Amino acid sequence: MAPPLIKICGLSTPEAIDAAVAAGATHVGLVHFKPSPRHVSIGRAADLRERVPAHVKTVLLTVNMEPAQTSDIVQVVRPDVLQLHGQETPEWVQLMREHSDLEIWKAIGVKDQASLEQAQRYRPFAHRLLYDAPAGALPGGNGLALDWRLLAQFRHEAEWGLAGGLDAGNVAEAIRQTRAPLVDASSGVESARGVKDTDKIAAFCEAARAAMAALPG
Ligand SMILES: O=C(O)c1ccccc1N[C@@H]1O[C@H](COP(=O)(O)O)[C@@H](O)[C@H]1O
Repeated sequence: MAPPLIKICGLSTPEAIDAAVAAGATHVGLVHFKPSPRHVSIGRAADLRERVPAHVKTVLLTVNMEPAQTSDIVQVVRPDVLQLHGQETPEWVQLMREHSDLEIWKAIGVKDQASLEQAQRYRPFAHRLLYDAPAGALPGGNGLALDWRLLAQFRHEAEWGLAGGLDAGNVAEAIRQTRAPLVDASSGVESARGVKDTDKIAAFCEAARAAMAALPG
């Protein structure tokens, strides 16, 4: 079975990066979106990225950013993965794919079966579909879970991951129900909005690894 993939997102301090790396996260996420309490400037994102060891992938999250501007930021931050977390169209994702070597993830707000099916339009262009709850006050990072039963019933033909309201207390059940190959947490590993908690990060990673290891077959 493939090794479990665990992303801790919305990291904005060196201490939080170190905590995620020490806990065994495979991916760390930096949010560049001004309305977010986890927003980091381009300069700060570049500094934080420098701190990430080579065996951990850096994910840069943007929302509805123009392709040209995105390319400029990518050149400075040099992430491994670009996570598009807005209403970017399949054509937009295709453009990014054609003009960069980056791994591209498209976040999808899953409301019902139809939204899951619609999301498959991104399959030829995105390397991974990241299923999240539908947008709330922010496009993501609201600590809201989607209906996991939708993913459990779905026949996945793309690489994918599960985000939305995950924490150390519910990630095992989320993995048991959905068999998600990648789990992603932000709000659920915070002590206050935008403030990451070292113990919660460690507990989340531990619970996710144990649940993935316990999956049958
Ligand atoms: O974290 C944010 O502030 C954010 C802002 C805009 C788009 C996405 C954002 N976060 C991402 O949303 C998912 C789910 O987060 P949560 O665990 O429910 O808080 C995750 O990928 C976050 O990084």
